Amino acid sequence: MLFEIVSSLAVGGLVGAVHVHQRGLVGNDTQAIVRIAANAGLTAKDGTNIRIHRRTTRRDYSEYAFQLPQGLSAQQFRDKLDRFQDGLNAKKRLLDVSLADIKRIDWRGDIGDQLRKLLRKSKNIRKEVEISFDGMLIFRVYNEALTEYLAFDEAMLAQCRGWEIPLGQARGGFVRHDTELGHMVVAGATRYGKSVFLKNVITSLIARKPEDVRLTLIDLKGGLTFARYQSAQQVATVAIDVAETLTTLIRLDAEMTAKQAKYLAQGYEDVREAGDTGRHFILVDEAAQLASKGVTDSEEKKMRIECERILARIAQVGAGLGYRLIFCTQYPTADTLPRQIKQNADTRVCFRLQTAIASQVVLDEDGAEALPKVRGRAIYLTPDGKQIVQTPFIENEYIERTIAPHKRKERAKHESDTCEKATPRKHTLIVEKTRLS
Ligand SMILES: Nc1ncnc2c1ncn2[C@@H]1O[C@H](COP(=O)(O)OP(=O)(O)OP(=O)(O)O)[C@@H](O)[C@H]1O
Repeated sequence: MLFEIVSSLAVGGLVGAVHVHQRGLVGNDTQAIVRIAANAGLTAKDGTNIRIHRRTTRRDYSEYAFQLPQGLSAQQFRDKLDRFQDGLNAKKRLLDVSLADIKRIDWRGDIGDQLRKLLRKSKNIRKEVEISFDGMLIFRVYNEALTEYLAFDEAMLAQCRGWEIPLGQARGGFVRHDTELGHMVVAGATRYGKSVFLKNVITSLIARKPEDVRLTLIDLKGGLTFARYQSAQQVATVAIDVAETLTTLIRLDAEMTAKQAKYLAQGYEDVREAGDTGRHFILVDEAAQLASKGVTDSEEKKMRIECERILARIAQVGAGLGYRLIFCTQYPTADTLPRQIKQNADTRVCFRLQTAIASQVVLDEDGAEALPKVRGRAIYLTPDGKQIVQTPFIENEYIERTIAPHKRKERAKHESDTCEKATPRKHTLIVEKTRLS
């Protein structure tokens, strides 16, 4: 009896709290944001704090637009993102129970148990914060965090059409990437998920388009990431150093030139008009290993300059001929991400980066430095807009299973003529020959 009375009082209190919450008197993060900013020293010299201009509530998030006091920058707020995120998730603020939750209570059942479950659910909520600037300082506070782990599976592949591949989970749902959009730049600080993402891409392409896809894998991080794909029929070449990369690129350059001449002679504008179903993906990981700037050894420098020239050419004319460059780096600067490649790559997948400057290089805006420290979390940018996604994690066993039916037979006996391990050569001569032709 006593317990029922206590329970009823507690429920009454909870309903009251929810009622107040719904009216926006508590659960509104405005004051908390202002307070956290002041505690973090984000006030103007004359003591002026940020001032709320508008608050908008959507199903998944609330957005707060503040006036920025003179002398402060949005970047100063982004630098303190962790403090805002932790402050808004402080436990005393997390009584986040909706009216729908209250309506679901079975008043004739075990009320105490149901209350405990509700409070546990409420405690597990972790709000995620994004800070941006559009003339106003914008805080977007999501009601729930995006998943921190997404397993790669068959169902994702089944949702893709044509040349689409699974990209990840955004707040608005599952995201597929259409590789027909052209080239892609992938960037991210070390250990945030670039190599895993590239494995997602390769495995998806082999699984979905085994007859039509060809892959050139340039793995300058020691050759281990792509090693397991070496025996797949779809893999034309795996190059693991600058010399091998140059050999491979010279061959691709010649192939591209021949294709261009063929389309020209036949009057075709591009690969689609030519009815060519094949696509050739060139994945470069890590692009900084090909940058020529700062290299003192003259032979090595020449090779790198030639690699840069051919990659820029693939970026400029390759898309229309069916070549898709996926250019990956952990150190995005003007030297490692050449202008011609960036300008011709409409898609960017950007994991967390160290600095706002690096984010600017990749995305032309800040933001990647403020992504949560979650592996696989990335900004996906296309001409259609920008989304934050959790990219899937692919297990090596899954990769093995997928490529098993596509393994080249008797690979041990001879190098196949479709897949070559690029043979290092004396490249000075090759470079000069190429220039003369
Ligand atoms: N999408 C993901 N979901 C969950 N965990 C991930 C994801 N991607 C990567 N990880 C975890 O992070 C680790 C590092 O990932 P990965 O090797 O892809 O990083 P990287 O960005 O290529 O690093 P580096 O530049 O140093 O080579 C993985 O071994 C895995 O444990």
